Amino acid sequence: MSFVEKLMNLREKNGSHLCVGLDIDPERIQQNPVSFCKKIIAETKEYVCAYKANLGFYLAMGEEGIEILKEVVAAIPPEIPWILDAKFGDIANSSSQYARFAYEVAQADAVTLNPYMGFDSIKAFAKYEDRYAFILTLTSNQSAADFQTHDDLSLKVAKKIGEWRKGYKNLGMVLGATQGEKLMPLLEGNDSFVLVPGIGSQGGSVDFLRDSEHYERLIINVSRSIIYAENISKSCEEFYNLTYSK
Ligand SMILES: O=C(O)c1cc(=O)[nH]c(=O)n1[C@@H]1O[C@H](COP(=O)(O)O)[C@@H](O)[C@H]1O
Repeated sequence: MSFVEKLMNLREKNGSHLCVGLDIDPERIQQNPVSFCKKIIAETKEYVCAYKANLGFYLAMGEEGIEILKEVVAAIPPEIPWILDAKFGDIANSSSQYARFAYEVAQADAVTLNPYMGFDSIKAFAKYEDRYAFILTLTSNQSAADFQTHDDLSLKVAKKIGEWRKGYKNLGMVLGATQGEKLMPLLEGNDSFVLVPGIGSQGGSVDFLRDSEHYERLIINVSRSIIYAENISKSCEEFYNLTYSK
């Protein structure tokens, strides 16, 4: 099943917009990262429309990191899609190797990409029609203002993704929940699905989009505020309720 089919089936079933981020920092947990993630998955799987794993946390675990990632994602029920967050983007020849890693080795349903190098850096991922690539458009961090909000750069990216989508329907955006009203024109730049991190620890909100036609497109990621919560399932249920819509 494709990323979009999995996502839409789950939406139909549980109305969820919530993506739980499996960003495991071994220094913050007492137990083995695989058992810790299995516990998170068991306690959150009824509430989510996707999971996301940020590759950095797994690479930092050293030579076992990829094996740990594979064991973690093997515990995700097959009907739930998972996003490999690595913000890839390189010359075409190298990008095709990153795409092989993401989609064939790790077997992710979706990835995050950096658009700075343009379409030939994206195309190797777009060619996998049943997967999905979320492209950084306006990120959640403070330094997003260094480049992305200058000269309407993020709006140009959103519109460019709209053009690319004429050939490849499996391209979408990443928009940071900390960016408030700045997201509105970007959402109008194309009609893709949108990964929205920045809720919880980073203090962002998508409440202002609640009643907008764009809300259905959103996949809202929460990592630290759920995985390190004292009561994981309670925290997950709270974020599910906060972001739910049917
Ligand atoms: O691409 C991302 O997922 C991403 C983009 C962005 O603009 N901001 C952002 O926080 N992220 C990722 O989303 C997750 C946010 O984690 P928490 O702040 O712990 O919820 C991390 O994996 C970040 O790397």
